[in-house]
Amino acid sequence: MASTFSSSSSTSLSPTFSINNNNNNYKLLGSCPSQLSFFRSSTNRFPLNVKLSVSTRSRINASITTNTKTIRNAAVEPTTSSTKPRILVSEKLGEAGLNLLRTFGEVDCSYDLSPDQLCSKISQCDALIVRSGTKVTRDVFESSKGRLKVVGRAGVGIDNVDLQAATEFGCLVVNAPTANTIAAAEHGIALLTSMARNVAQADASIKSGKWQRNKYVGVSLVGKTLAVMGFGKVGSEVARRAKGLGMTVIAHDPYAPADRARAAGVDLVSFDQAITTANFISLHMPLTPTTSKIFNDATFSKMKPGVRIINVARGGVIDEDALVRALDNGVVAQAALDVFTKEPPPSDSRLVQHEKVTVTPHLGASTKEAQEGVAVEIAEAVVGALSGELSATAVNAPMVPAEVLSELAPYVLLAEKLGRLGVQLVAGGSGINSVKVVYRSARDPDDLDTRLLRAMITKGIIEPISSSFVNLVNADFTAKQRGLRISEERVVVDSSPAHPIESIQVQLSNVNSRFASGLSEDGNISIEGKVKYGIPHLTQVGSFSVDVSLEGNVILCRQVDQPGMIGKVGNILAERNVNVSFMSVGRTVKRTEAIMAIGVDEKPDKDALKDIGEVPAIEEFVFLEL
Ligand SMILES: NC(=O)c1ccc[n+]([C@@H]2O[C@H](COP(=O)([O-])OP(=O)(O)OC[C@H]3O[C@@H](n4cnc5c(N)ncnc54)[C@H](O)[C@@H]3O)[C@@H](O)[C@H]2O)c1
Ligand SMILES: O=C(O)[C@H](O)COP(=O)(O)O
Repeated sequence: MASTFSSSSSTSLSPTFSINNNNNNYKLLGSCPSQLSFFRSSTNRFPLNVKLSVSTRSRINASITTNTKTIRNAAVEPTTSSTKPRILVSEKLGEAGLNLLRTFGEVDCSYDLSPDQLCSKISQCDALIVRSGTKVTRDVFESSKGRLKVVGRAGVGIDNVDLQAATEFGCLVVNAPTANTIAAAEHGIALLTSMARNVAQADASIKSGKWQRNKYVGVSLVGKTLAVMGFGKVGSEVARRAKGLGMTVIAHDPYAPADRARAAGVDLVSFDQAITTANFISLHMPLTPTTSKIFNDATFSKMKPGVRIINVARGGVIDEDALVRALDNGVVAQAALDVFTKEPPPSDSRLVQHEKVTVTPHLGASTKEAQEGVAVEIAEAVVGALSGELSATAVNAPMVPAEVLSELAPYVLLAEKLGRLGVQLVAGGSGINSVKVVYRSARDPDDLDTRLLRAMITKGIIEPISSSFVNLVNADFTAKQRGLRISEERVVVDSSPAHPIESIQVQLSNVNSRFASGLSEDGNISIEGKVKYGIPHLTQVGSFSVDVSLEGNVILCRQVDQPGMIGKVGNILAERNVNVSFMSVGRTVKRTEAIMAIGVDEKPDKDALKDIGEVPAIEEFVFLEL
């Protein structure tokens, strides 16, 4: 009997199985063995190259070459076709970055696209590179029709990219988080000092023919307290420079380590402490739902009268109308702003026109040095991602360190295969909603990053029964969306910690099985596997121990434990020219019943499967495609 699967319209996964052999559907859904290539070194017990991959529907997974520097990651299908990938650059990017992109793909620099123009171009593009001026909305991902694999943000803030939509569409988002840090910090200091000395206002005044020395008397910085709100990359650089100006620096950042601040001579304080004690407040936090309009009427009213505010982070962290009121009533003496809620701001904006306000048009990252740096940083990230490599600056996928990825490579294969096997054991009509994964390992639980494995188990379970493709970017989302809860348990075992994992067990709860022997004593479908000599093996089915390499396809039979069974099934397969790659028999009690696990290179035809089912001592059997 062969299996076909169909996806369920309910929120949980409901595989259905047909009993005929005409399962083109199943093949279409991506279980073909050619998805997997696995090369074994003759001199090494572990694989030198693992290439997991690439059906038409499921974009990558992992491609790892442990004896070279290439470490690829489970996020983006490497571009394999002879046509070069197409990269749309929608905002001005430094020449060095463009040159790097041109060596890899076809680069289309189309600036100032309207949202409609962007949506119509995007279905022709594999990657999109933006700065802060392009809104990468859900419409963009929808319009890409699955072709867009990477969005590269040439800069830090990704608030102009709909990350949720990117994740749902399995599109990796990478940014360039470091190259403009110093430029932004320098601009913050430029705004701080020029605001304190009215440089911009005095410049405008003198150019209009006036000489107003008394009007533009400033304030000194030395000895004043600066509150840095957000002690990240930019904030800490601003703090360092402000200390050099003789200021006392405090900072508020709920997530920054206190010892890092202390080492910089900065006290981390609460939000209220920061805003009530500071003479100057400099904003360096990201725009998030929590920080949106965090500076509002209520918070301005708590500030020290005469406070001065600098914002080179994001306009949206300030309620701009409230700031105008605070400037008008004198609580805020001055503001210097590089960023605005809406960019560019309306020309009649009261805030921009306010005489106590100094403004620049989002220039924080705009130095020649920063723009060249950002361009190269994002070009490298995008090219790497399009090549399927690990993304060190992935924003919507876990960053798995290269050494962890390399070590987990064979377990990644095992994880997907166990997921794929497990779901094929589920009887039609059962909704899968609860999966438990048990990792046995000699490693300390904190020393085992299983996100990649969990993603691959999810992929193995979901892909055969749905039209979704699952990768590291969208695995958790896809599981949640389908009502599939995956819990993980680590069991510390007494073996060599040199191997990250002893075994992986996948349990599917509250489902019926089409192979009763796949159920463990507690009624869950339970399968377990190990990596042996670099190759994934199935080692446990229900309560039966087996040992079959997970290459090709597998037939599982439960039969009366009596002589001649291997021969009978072997003959049926041999008559149809089906090559047996591996065979293992496991039993619980001698001469009662046993499980036979047979690895086969080819898929047996309908008649062969029927003949196996008719062998009198065979009580049940199932053919599983890997
Ligand atoms: N004007 C520009 O051209 C320009 C240039 C670079 C960066 N930026 C912006 O500056 C900001 C900081 O960039 P970065 O590179 O330092 O980022 P970062 O991630 O290194 O630092 C941000 C810090 O803010 C902290 N934070 C998060 N929520 C907070 C909260 N509620 N209160 C206080 N702190 C909070 C984080 O813990 C983190 O330490 C971002 O918004 C970025 O987009 C603007
Ligand atoms: O978040 C950033 O990196 C800065 O705001 C820079 O934005 P830009 O690339 O549009 O100058």
